[in-house]
Amino acid sequence: MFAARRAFSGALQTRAFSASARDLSKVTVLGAAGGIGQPLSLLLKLNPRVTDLALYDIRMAPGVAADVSHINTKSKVTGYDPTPSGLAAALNGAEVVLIPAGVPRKPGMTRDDLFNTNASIVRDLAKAAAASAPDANILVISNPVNSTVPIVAEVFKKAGVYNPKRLFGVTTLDVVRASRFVSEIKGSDPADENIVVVGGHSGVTIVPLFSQSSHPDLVGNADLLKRVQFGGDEVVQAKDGAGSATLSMAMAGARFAESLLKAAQGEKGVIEPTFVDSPLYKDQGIEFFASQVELGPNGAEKILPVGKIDAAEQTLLDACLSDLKKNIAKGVAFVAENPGKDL
Ligand SMILES: NC(=O)c1ccc[n+]([C@@H]2O[C@H](COP(=O)([O-])OP(=O)(O)OC[C@H]3O[C@@H](n4cnc5c(N)ncnc54)[C@H](O)[C@@H]3O)[C@@H](O)[C@H]2O)c1
Ligand SMILES: O=C(O)C[C@H](O)C(=O)O
Repeated sequence: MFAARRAFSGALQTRAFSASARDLSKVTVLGAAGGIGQPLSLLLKLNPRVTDLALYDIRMAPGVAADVSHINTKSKVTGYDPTPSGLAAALNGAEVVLIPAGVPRKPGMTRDDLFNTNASIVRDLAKAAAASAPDANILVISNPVNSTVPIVAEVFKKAGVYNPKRLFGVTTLDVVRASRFVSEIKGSDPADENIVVVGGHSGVTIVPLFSQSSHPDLVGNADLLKRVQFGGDEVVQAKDGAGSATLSMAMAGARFAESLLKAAQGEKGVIEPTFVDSPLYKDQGIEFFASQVELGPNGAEKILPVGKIDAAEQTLLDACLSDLKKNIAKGVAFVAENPGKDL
C-alpha cells in the first residue's frame, strides 16, 4: 500500500514539475457541495494542471473548500459565498467552468423530468458565466444534458459572447461505462477498450458503436446495449431515492477537464467524446450532437465524423436523432419563453 501511495505521489510530482508558469489554470465548479461536486473538487485538487480551484454552491462551498484545501498539492482553493458577487468572483478569470449544479433523479424519473428544476438553475449560472467568464470552456454536467447545453448556448448568444468551440455537454460517463461493461464481457482491461458512443446523454440518444471497436460481434448484444443506454438508471435504482451517479461522474468530469487542460497546454491528438454544437446533423435541424472531438487551445478544434456504422446501429442513430431534436428544441424554447431576470 505504501509503495502504491509513493508511486501515485511520484507521478503527481513529476507532472507538477513539468507544468510551466504559463500554464496557470483556474478551474471553477458550480454546484461544488453536491454529490458530484465534492469528489470532483477532490480530483481537481489532485490535478497539478489546476493551479486555482474555485468552488461555488448555494450551500457549503466555503466548507468544502476548507476541507479540500488541506490536501497537500500546490493549488489554491477558494470557496465562495452564495451571493451574486461570490458567483462572479468564482467565475472571474476561469479557464474551465464545470456545472454539476441541479437536482438528480429518483427511481421512476427520466432525465427530462429534471428539466423544470434544472433549466432555470443552468440558465442563471450561464448568465453569470457569460458576464464573468465569457471566454471560459463551459462543461455542462447538469441533466438533462441534451437540453441544458442548448440553454447555455442561448444565454451566451443573447449576451453576444457565444463561442460554439467552448461549450461542452459532458458525456464522458457513457464511454467510461461502455468500456467497463465491454471489459467485463471480454475479460479485458477497460483501459484497452475504446468504445465510441455518439448522440446525446439519455436513454435511446446514447448510441454505442461497437462495430468500430475491436469487438464488432457485440453489435447485436441487447443486454450490453441496454446497460450502456440505461447505465444511469442502474445507479439511480441502487441508490434507491438518494440520488444518481456521483463518484463515477466525478471521475468522468475530472477526466474531461484534464483533457481540455492538456490540449490547452499544447498536447496534440487529445480526443474526447462530447455533446457540442456540431455540423454533423445540422442539415436535419439538429444543432448539437455528441461525437469524438479533438480538443485544442481553442476548445473543440475538430469534430470527427461518425464514420462507417452497422445497419443496426443506423437504426439506433435514427431513433436518437428524433429524440435529440425534441430535447434541443425544448432547451431553446425555454430560454426564449423564460429569459429570467437580468443580472
Ligand atoms: N452528465 C452526466 O453524465 C451526469 C452524471 C450524473 C449526474 N448528472 C447530473 O448532475 C446533476 C447534479 O447531480 P448530484 O448528484 O451532484 O446532485 P446533488 O443534489 O448531490 O448536488 C447538486 C448541488 O447543486 C447545488 N445547487 C443547486 N442549485 C444551485 C445553484 N443555483 N447554484 C449553485 N449550486 C446549486 C446544490 O446545493 C447541490 O450541492 C444532476 O442534474 C444530475 O442528473 C449528470
Ligand atoms: O442517470 C442519471 O440521471 C445521472 C447521469 O446522467 C448518469 O448517466 O448516471
